[in-house]
Amino acid sequence: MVGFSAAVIRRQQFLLRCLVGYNISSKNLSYTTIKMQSLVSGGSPDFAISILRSITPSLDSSRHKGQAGKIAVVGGCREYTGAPYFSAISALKIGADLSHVFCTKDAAAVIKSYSPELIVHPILEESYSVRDEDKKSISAKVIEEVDKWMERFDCLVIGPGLGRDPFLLDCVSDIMKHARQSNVPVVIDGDGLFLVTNCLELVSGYPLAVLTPNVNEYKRLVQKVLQSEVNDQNGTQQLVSLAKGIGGVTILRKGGSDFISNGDAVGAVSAFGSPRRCGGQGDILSGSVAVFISWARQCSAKRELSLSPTVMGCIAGSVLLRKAASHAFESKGRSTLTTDIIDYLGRSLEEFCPVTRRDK
Ligand SMILES: NC(=O)C1=CN([C@@H]2O[C@H](COP(=O)(O)OP(=O)(O)OC[C@H]3O[C@@H](n4cnc5c(N)ncnc54)[C@H](O)[C@@H]3O)[C@@H](O)[C@H]2O)[C@@H](O)CC1
Ligand SMILES: Nc1ncnc2c1ncn2[C@@H]1O[C@H](COP(=O)(O)OP(=O)(O)OP(=O)(O)O)[C@@H](O)[C@H]1O
Ligand SMILES: [Mg+2]
Repeated sequence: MVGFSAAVIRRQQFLLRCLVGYNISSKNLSYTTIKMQSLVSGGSPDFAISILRSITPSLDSSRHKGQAGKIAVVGGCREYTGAPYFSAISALKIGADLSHVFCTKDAAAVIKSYSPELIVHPILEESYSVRDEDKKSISAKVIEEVDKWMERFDCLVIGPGLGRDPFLLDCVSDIMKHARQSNVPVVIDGDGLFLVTNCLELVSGYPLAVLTPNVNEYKRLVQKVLQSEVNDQNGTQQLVSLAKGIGGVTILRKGGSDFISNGDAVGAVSAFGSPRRCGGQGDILSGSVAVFISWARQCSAKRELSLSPTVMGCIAGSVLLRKAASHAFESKGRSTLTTDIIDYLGRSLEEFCPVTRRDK
């Protein structure tokens, strides 16, 4: 690993020397910003892959179950059972040891039937199934159930297929507050972003929060936080301002290129990908980012990292999803579906980071 890190640093130093004449869009961008932007963007996937490699643990017979990551997805309701499944199963396929789903009762049996690998907790309730006088006791029970597990999780994914029921979202707000008190990282996606956009204090100033908005979710965030419209002419600087405006959370803005910023560093992952836009690819991304954040945090406990664990987790999750999507598209073309992309997560990670490597 030491050898590898040295190689990354040498490459960073080389690229920094090449910065003379580099055309950056804003004079206000910091040193870190310049460094990351030059390294991650520009079409070459090398830097993103090197980040992924630097945080992916080796498979070592001395490790016990749980050390490679315990992830929980909070999502899944009557309408949506695919999204939490995609997110949770992707976490396992990449290498997490355990993947939990906290969802509503109607969603639980369906999600369990997709996979025996997932640990599914049918604890959330929507307004239609709860009498007003029972709401207080039910929300106390929900948080009690989640709290039993909270300390064991390395990262929570909040929102895939959660729905927008007001009572359910109140309970999820409580879960987010408890996660924050316990210093557990949170990846907020889908309807979790609907909740957070209307209640920014849930994540504002929390450095372990990651938001992964798609085009609509990003638009709503920009309108709420910056009181303006999305401006793609100055997209990088607007993303930096947005992340700063929410107190330095990390934002992964999904699109043709995935742009990532924590209000300081900013970068883009534009390699690989597929022209198919079937629903569920963002869900794969949320589960992947959660795993890589937990691995990056494990690394940061042992050595200094060049970027924050949340930023590294976003870069690694993005490049892996895009690689798997490109493989799936090569194979399935127009009929590519999210499940096809999930099937390629393992092979893509193996190509970037073979299990036989002996660098740790
Ligand atoms: N199989 C499933 O269960 C899936 C469930 N999903 C869940 O569905 C819920 C809503 O997510 P959405 O992504 O639809 O929410 P959005 O707020 O992004 O989308 C709402 C509306 O905008 C449209 N839209 C989406 N992307 C667009 C784009 N690029 N340009 C223009 N219009 C666009 C959609 O068709 C929809 O009508 C979330 O909980 C999400 O996690 C999705 O993750 C997709 C898969
Ligand atoms: N126009 C595009 N070209 C290439 N890749 C894209 C494009 N748009 C999105 N992607 C890729 O697909 C991933 C998912 O982004 P997308 O915008 O589909 O999320 P989403 O709408 O939240 O998905 P979901 O259907 O799971 O909710 C992104 O991380 C990005 O890598
Ligand atoms: Mg989504």
